[in-house]
Amino acid sequence: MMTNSENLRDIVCDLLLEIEREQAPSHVAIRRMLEKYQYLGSGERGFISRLTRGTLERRMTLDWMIDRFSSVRVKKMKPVIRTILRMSVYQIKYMDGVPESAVCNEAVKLAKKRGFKNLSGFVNGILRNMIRNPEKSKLPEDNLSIYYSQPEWLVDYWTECYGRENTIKMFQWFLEERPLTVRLCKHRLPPEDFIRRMEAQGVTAVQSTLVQEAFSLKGLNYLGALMEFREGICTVQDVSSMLVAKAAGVKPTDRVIDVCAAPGGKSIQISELLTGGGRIISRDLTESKVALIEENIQRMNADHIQAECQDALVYVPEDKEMADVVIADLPCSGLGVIGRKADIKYRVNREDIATLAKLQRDILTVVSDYVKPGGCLIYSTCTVNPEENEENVRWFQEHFPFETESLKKFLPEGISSNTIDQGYIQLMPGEYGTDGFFIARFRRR
Ligand SMILES: C[S@@+](CC[C@H](N)C(=O)[O-])C[C@H]1O[C@@H](n2cnc3c(N)ncnc32)[C@H](O)[C@@H]1O
Repeated sequence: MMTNSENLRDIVCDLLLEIEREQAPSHVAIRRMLEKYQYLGSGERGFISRLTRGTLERRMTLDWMIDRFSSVRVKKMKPVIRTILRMSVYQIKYMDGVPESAVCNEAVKLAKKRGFKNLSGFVNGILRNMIRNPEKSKLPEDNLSIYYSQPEWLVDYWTECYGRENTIKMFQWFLEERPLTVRLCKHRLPPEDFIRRMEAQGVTAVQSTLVQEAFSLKGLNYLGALMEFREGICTVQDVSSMLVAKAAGVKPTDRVIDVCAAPGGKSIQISELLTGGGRIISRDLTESKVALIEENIQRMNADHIQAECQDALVYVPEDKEMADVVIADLPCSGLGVIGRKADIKYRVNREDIATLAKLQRDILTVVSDYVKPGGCLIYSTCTVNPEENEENVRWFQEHFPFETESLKKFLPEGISSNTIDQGYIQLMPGEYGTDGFFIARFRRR
């Protein structure tokens, strides 16, 4: 059985290399790995997950520290060596209870095991030097990119859009540890019973003050081990994402089309409201994405919903003015969820924002015609920037027969913003303890 600390670091090293090669998004790679090592104890799985996420999240900061002690720049190092260094520095600087000398020894062993015996002294030298001279790796507080491990373009862009103080708040929130949020299907289990059942499994379920069916789960080891998850009594969903269904205000008889639906979180939430003969069609671009929606429909035992493969850029003439509600939760730069998906900050760049804003406009142009006169369109993204959000709202109103409609009566009372009456809201990451998110509601004239 693979349980000693050396092997745990081996697993983390593989995971980080896989993520760096962009073979899988970090959250998917970590989940797959944790599923594979289900037999490990919760402490060991926690170590793998924390070390992988942490190293990825702080990569820019870690690289800056390593560069302070290395004759070879991190970028020029062999991927295995820089991965070993990054994860070791993370343990030294950010993890309590891991003795520094043990970290060095394990790093040296790992380098040798991976065929780099000749570089094990190099690894050892950097780490031991860093331990001996902590002052030299003290972070420059005025450099937000290094201090918060965020790309320079994002520091500049957000500072320009939202000011330095708000930018710092968002970066701080991204680095905070936070519990998983789930949505409870209230018709399957009352909240009190859910809380009790979680307690019996050593998990504390804390109900959200904004959305009744949202709970954060503290002390959860492995989601797949929860019968309530496997049987679809609850599902992973952030509170911000649950607000889309609220903003849509669907009626039990509505016909709804969700044009970018995978893996189906918002669609399934809406399907639970369609109890009077309404239906929702949930679409996505590829068969594999549609399979994800179907998997969730099955797990959640959802009714009144049908998954379909359909490119949202291609007009479906039969759907012309057929829908009471169209949900356009569109592909976006994802800057609001960097706290949960750290690889976004390494993948997305400033130029992508304009490309994505254009893609969103192109999709809105096609799908807005599915809304019947008097019906409504919800446009949402999990990002934080005016180009993909507010500017697209303005553009859409100018070019299509739609008007924004106040979100006041749809959103929870606890949420306030001076744009709610104008029909849209930008949730800043952490502002309500949620991801960063954007929602706009339009009514077709
Ligand atoms: C923000 S995610 C949707 C999340 C989903 N609404 C939920 O709540 O689970 C955006 C989705 O758009 C899909 N997508 C991207 N381009 C598309 C296109 N041209 N047509 C349809 N779907 C597309 C992606 O595959 C991705 O699943």
